[in-house]
Amino acid sequence: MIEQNKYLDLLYKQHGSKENIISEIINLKAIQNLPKGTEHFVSDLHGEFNAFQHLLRNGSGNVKEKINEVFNNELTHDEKQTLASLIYYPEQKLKHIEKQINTDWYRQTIDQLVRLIKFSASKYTRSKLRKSLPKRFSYIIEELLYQVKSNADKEEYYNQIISDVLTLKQGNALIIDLCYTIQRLVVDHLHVVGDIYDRGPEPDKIIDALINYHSVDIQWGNHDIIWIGAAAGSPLCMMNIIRISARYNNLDIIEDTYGINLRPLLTYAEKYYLDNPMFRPKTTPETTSSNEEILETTKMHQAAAILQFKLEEQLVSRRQEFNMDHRKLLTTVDYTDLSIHLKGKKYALTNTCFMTVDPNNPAKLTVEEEEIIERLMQNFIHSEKLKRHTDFLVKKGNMYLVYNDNLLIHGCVPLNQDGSLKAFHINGHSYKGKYLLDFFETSLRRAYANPHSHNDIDTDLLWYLWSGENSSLFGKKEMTTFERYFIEDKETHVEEKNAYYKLRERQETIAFILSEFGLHKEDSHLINGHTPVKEIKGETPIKAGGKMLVIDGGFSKPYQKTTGIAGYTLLYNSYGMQLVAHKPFSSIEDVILQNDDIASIKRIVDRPVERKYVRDTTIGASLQEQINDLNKLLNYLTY
Ligand SMILES: O=P(O)(O)OC[C@H]1O[C@](O)(COP(=O)(O)O)[C@@H](O)[C@@H]1O
Ligand SMILES: [Mn+2]
Repeated sequence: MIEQNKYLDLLYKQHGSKENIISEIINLKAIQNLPKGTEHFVSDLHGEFNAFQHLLRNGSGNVKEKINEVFNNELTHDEKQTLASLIYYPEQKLKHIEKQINTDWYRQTIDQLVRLIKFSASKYTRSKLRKSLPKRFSYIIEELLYQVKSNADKEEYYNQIISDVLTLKQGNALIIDLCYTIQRLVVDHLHVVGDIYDRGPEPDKIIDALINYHSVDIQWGNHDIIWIGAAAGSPLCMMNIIRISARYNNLDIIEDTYGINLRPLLTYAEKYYLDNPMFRPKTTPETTSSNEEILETTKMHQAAAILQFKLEEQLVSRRQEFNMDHRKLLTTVDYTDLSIHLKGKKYALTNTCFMTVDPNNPAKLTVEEEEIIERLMQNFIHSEKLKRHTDFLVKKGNMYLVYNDNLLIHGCVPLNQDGSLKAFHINGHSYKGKYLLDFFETSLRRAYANPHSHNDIDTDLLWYLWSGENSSLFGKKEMTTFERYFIEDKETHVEEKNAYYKLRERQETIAFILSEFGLHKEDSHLINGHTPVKEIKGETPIKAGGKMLVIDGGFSKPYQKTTGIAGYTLLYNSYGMQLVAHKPFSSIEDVILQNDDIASIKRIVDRPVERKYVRDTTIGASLQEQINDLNKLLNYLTY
């Protein structure tokens, strides 16, 4: 009772008077009755910043939709398209049309943008809208927003405001702010369902954009984990990201973006390795380099791969509970004829680069290698920018999220063939389902808080999350990196998926998993990223009668050949869910010059019988708690 009173006293102090409490209750209740805000789901961005920033700007087609609704028959298709590209890239578009614009254009465009803001903001309270407005013109924009056209005096007053803005040569600045306000209003909250990092060239810019985004959460992907792992002091996670960055010709991210000196690794690699076709980096027109640089990367790629394999053997040996002895492939190699026995079959090894491997003790690092790893590790831990980015990932991220009756997980919930939850036995405990994911998350947070400890169980589990059989992020039996480099026979490259991936087609499996996470409602969904949906082969992202949605359509350019599209995103507004399939993004220039957009195709996932309001959402539940507390406070003050 005393505790309770203390809390109410504090709450009273916060509000200051009975009148304030009453008006706060009224305000919160009003918010509860607004339509639910629009959620935007994206996943598997894989460093493709350009395509991603375009989606943020066009709200996965939502800006266009608002334009169509407001200017239905009033504007032609081309005019709508031009207005859309102005909203997406206002600075560049204004520059492009500089010579064609005059006072009338400014008046008309400002009017159109204000109408769009009004329309897009109809779901928000005035106070929320005010907070969304850019500082420099907030007063002017508010005046424009609340104008009443019928009132002649007022109309003159507003015309005067616009005239003043134009006389002061602030037309462009105002238009730019109005455009960003529209971008900001069409999406209320963003979910990133994992894999921001690896393969593509600019993951750091994606993180910076997310840091500046108004409302976002992240569900970690397996690729994000190895970056978090590197910052958390795992040499093995670090070697994996160096190897993958070399493989995709992106070592610049490590060196230039994060300021980590790779010179010692290069000097070492130059000493032992030659050209090797299997280790030449994959290049795209954007990531191509000189022949000399390609050769350097090829050598570092081999060095990183071999160091990774050695470190893996050491980890697997010290973590018997991971049950991964079969992954000690350097030890399995027959060095007399360069072959390997796997699953009862003998395979010849090609493109090998075992120069620093001692056949009698293959996992042993040379003194030189130990020094290099130690130096690199210190550089990773002390990269200020990397820490800023991984801090953000750890702060905003989780293993999974339950939000507005949906469950968001990057990879899977490991299952047995019969559909039951697959258990991971460790430290005398057995974890499965929700508890397994909670266990992984707790351990990740502990490892991240202790970057100077390099081979404790929490740090080793970070690598397990990347490639362990029971990892909810990996979702496969084993990662066949070694086989893909050194064995030609493709049957050894197959990475068998967890039973989850077949079973998730079935409605009862999804209902079972949702209930494991406390979701029992009719309109709950499970949302995954991680596995590219191969539209080309007729695969569909909507499964289990619409309960299961897979939104990895492959933003990753190197994967677009296999998917046939450039990614899915999901929109969830008060009227239901829509899945959006995107075509590849060409360039910002094309949007500005030709008003070209990522053409997208929308599919309705479902439409609930009743429109959803804030009171039906996760935020609504916490607002209700606040209302209840304030009501308690009123009672307490009265008696
Ligand atoms: O072809 P790459 O880029 O070397 O990567 C292949 C590896 O990436 C993985 O698919 C994991 O990455 P994703 O999460 O993007 O699928 C592994 O299963 C596989 O071994
Ligand atoms: Mn993934």
